[in-house]
Amino acid sequence: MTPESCHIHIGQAGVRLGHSTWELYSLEQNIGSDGRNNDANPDDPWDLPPSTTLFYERETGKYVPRSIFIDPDPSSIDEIRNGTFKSLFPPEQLLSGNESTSGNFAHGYHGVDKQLINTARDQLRRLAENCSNLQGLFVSHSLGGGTGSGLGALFAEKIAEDFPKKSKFQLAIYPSLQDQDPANTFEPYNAVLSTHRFGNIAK
Ligand SMILES: Nc1nc2c(ncn2[C@@H]2O[C@H](COP(=O)(O)OP(=O)(O)OP(=O)(O)O)[C@@H](O)[C@H]2O)c(=O)[nH]1
Repeated sequence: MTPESCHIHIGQAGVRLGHSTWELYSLEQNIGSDGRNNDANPDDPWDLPPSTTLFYERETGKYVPRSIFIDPDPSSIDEIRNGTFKSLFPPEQLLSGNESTSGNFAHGYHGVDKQLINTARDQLRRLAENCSNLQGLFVSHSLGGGTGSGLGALFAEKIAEDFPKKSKFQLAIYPSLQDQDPANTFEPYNAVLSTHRFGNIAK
């Protein structure tokens, strides 16, 4: 049985990282921006179909990423919705709201619309149920932004509850001293508070 993995991208940095990563995965697997396998040649024994580790195949023959994108602020997900790969991702896997976490861990952790979080959990559960041999979950997010640090930590706790026996991999972007955003002086605090939360669920 092919092992599968699900990917969760949270906040602007997480979503952008995910967007670029899925572009590369698609290229590697010969999947076009419309989700179709470009080189499918049934007569060529070496022309293997795309791996189902990262993508699942719909009855229509379209390959869909095993991923969800979450950001309460819609701008980064709108870049995907309006970008070249807009047809690759089903709309239900692109989850955005209409609020900002103001660059603040507390807002990202406590203040994000519960409906958005519950929808994301349901969607992730659906993706997991679609797997026959789920091996693990990858979460990408920044530790400096309010969403990445706060919602990232909260969602990781929810994942730990929902998938206690699965491996979890965190792809976290730490704030950089060289490239600090002068508009967000909370970044180092967000990173410390978020790292503390992750410490509680790491095993
Ligand atoms: N590597 C990388 N880092 C990014 C990118 N966008 C933002 N960052 C970093 O992420 C941190 C800010 O977090 P964001 O992800 O932009 O913010 P957020 O998590 O959406 O939360 P908000 O504060 O609500 O915007 C800063 O340390 C940025 O340097 C990106 O495209 N690539």
